[in-house]
Amino acid sequence: MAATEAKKIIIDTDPGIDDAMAIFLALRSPEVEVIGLTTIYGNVYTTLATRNALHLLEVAGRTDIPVAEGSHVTITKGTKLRIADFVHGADGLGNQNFPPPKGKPIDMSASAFLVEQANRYPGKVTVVALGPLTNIALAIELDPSFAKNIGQIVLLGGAFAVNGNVNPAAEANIFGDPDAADIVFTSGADVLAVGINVTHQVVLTDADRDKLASSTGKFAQYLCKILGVYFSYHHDAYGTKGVYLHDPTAMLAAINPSLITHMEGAVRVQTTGITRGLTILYNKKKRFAEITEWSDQPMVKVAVTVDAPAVVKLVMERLMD
Ligand SMILES: O=c1[nH]cnc2c1ncn2[C@@H]1O[C@H](CO)[C@@H](O)[C@H]1O
Repeated sequence: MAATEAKKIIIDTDPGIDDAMAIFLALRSPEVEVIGLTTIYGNVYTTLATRNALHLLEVAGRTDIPVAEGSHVTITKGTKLRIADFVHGADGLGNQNFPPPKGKPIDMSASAFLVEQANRYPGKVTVVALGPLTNIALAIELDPSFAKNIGQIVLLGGAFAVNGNVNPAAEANIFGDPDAADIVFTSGADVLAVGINVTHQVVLTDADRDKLASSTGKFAQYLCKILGVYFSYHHDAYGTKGVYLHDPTAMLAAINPSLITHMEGAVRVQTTGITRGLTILYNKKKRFAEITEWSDQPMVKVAVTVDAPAVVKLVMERLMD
């Protein structure tokens, strides 16, 4: 038994191949207790995200964990969503067409569930947000004390001082709902953003995948079935001999913060124009002559370096076990 109490986490997710890895990783990590999954659009539409979340919990034998379905539209009620099926396959899980899950989501929205859990365990729950931030922003709107009651929000999102992956300005999760992201960054909650400036340093190589495939572990076997589409996409789009471990890196940063270093500052998100989804950190080192949109905003943490070999090692060990 772990010496200290396991950290309670809720995974807000749009599964997604790297989401599947991150969810399994969390379930295999004694440092955390997964108390729920909430679903969101991004890699797939929300309805399919819910189906995939239920399916992944069935694969893991963890149907005791509740799934709460999240928003089908952006915080501004936008319905023109950008869905990354070209990264994950039409089913979000590598075009494997798994049978539908037996389970059902709970009779509560994702944002209501987030608020309920934050109130039940004030300061004790970490949300690991792996998709666009609509549900988290809705929770902040639903309950003005959510930002204070939630322990931490660790989010996979942003491209800090590097190009995005949707276009040169924007990373996919922030681009998915920039207005929601700006609400989260300026909410006053304890936020740690793990952006692609960090996750692009963490690569699972073709050789690592072969090693995973040779494992008899249930999770490794399952992941090797679905990883093909994700690898093909990376080979074509980036010319890398491996895939970026976005969601697993954010998950491990939540589990063990010493795997990353971070800066602190105020983050604002561009919500319009050609740089929609751009994330800009102001490090508060210079006092500007004018009041800016960053001036009185709360400090958040932004990951800047990562111990990539340690992250890959943990991913391999825990998924092969
Ligand atoms: O090129 C891409 N376009 C859109 N989404 C992507 C791309 N690469 C990865 N992701 C997905 O978006 C999140 C990271 O930004 C990850 O969840 C990843 O699965």
